[in-house]
Amino acid sequence: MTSLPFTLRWGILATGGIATTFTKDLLIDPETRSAGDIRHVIAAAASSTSASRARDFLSSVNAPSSSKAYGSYKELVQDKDVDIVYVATPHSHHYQHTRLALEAGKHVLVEKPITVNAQQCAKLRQLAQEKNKFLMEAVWTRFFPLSREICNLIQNGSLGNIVRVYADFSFWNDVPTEFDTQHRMINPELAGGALLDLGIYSLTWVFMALYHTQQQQEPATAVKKREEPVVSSAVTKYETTGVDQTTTVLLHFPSTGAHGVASTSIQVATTPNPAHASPDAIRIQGTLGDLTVNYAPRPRTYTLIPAGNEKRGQPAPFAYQVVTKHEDIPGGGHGMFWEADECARCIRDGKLESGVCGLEETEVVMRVMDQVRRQGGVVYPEGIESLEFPLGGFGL
Ligand SMILES: NC(=O)C1=CN([C@@H]2O[C@H](COP(=O)(O)OP(=O)(O)OC[C@H]3O[C@@H](n4cnc5c(N)ncnc54)[C@H](OP(=O)(O)O)[C@@H]3O)[C@@H](O)[C@H]2O)C=CC1
Ligand SMILES: O=C1OC[C@@H](O)[C@H](O)[C@H]1O
Repeated sequence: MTSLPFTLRWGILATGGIATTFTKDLLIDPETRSAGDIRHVIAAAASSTSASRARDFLSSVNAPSSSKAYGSYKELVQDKDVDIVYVATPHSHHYQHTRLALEAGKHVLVEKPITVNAQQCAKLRQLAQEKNKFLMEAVWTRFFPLSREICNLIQNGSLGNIVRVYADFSFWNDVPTEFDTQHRMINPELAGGALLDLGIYSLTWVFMALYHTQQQQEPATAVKKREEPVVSSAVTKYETTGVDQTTTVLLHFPSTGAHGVASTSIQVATTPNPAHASPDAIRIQGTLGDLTVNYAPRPRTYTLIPAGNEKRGQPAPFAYQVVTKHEDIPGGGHGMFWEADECARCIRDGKLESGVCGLEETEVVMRVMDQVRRQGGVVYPEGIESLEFPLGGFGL
């Protein structure tokens, strides 16, 4: 007997760019990606501006007519037909809006970065536990099948010991003409800057290769804590607003000696000209070979080059062949549905955290970004760093 798919009912909090992309992905039939065990429903969307804006948003993504439109976030989180809230506001607002949803008894998927700083992340983690609700940061990259496969290759030793990882996600060439000072990318009031918006993807790759994949179990004994990196960094600020414009982070894992270099910029781009191929953005170097990945947030292709030095140990399973693998995104989607499927499965199975994107690791990444901001002197207004709740000015 086949069981019915588990249905997860979503409330979309905010109606901007990524809310649109994510909601469109939710509406793609999960069968197109062989995920027949779960189903997503758009129960409602809310705009802090007006109910008509929420209604326009729902029409623009072709949501069913049964989806409700609200003119405030408070109404959304009170809706009994909503199981999980997707928080898609600017960085500065994640703590307040996630708390709003958790306090109302909803599960939450919140856009990256989960919060402005690590102490806010820790507080949300504690609250989710207390409320017995699922909480995850929407680092969609981690759920791409290619990312899962790469983590498996690392974990099963195919690359040998990982010695070094380079990862870049840099985006824009001409900030002053593209963004006015109010834009969320460069506005300190919205916790703008390259690091929190783009650098988090570079850090994600360093973490997937050097932290997530660390052996967590001591043989036959208790769980071993994973080793946090020692962090040093260089930051160049964007003159007009004081957020970080170009940031490079060096992560050193003392027990293995492995290094990660995570870079980001809104002044130069990883792919400066789409008309010309750029080198792969990620390079994971192991004692048995190198694996490169084309693009940080949305990995589509990896290339595995076995080390040529046979003295280094047994050849990896790929038997000294260069392997290139490309995977298209099914169903005409953007690739955000895989993280949504993870939410559905975790909630169905009564899990409060994902094993792929768990809150312990999320908090360590936040601690790294805190350190980088401290080292570079990137300061945000006090209110958005605060643990106080509720605070005025967040549409609450
Ligand atoms: N995973 C990914 O690939 C991506 C993730 N993101 C993340 O998503 C989040 C939102 O980014 P994005 O959608 O590009 O941003 P937008 O500016 O396009 O949308 C943000 C939305 O938040 C709401 N909002 C509430 N308060 C404010 C405020 N004070 N200022 C501005 N907006 C406000 C608005 O919706 P309303 O008026 O309806 O309330 C607005 O439309 C960020 O955390 C970002 O890092 C962004 C792009 C890609
Ligand atoms: O998450 C993101 O990835 C893609 C970028 O375009 C966007 O600015 C960023 O928020």
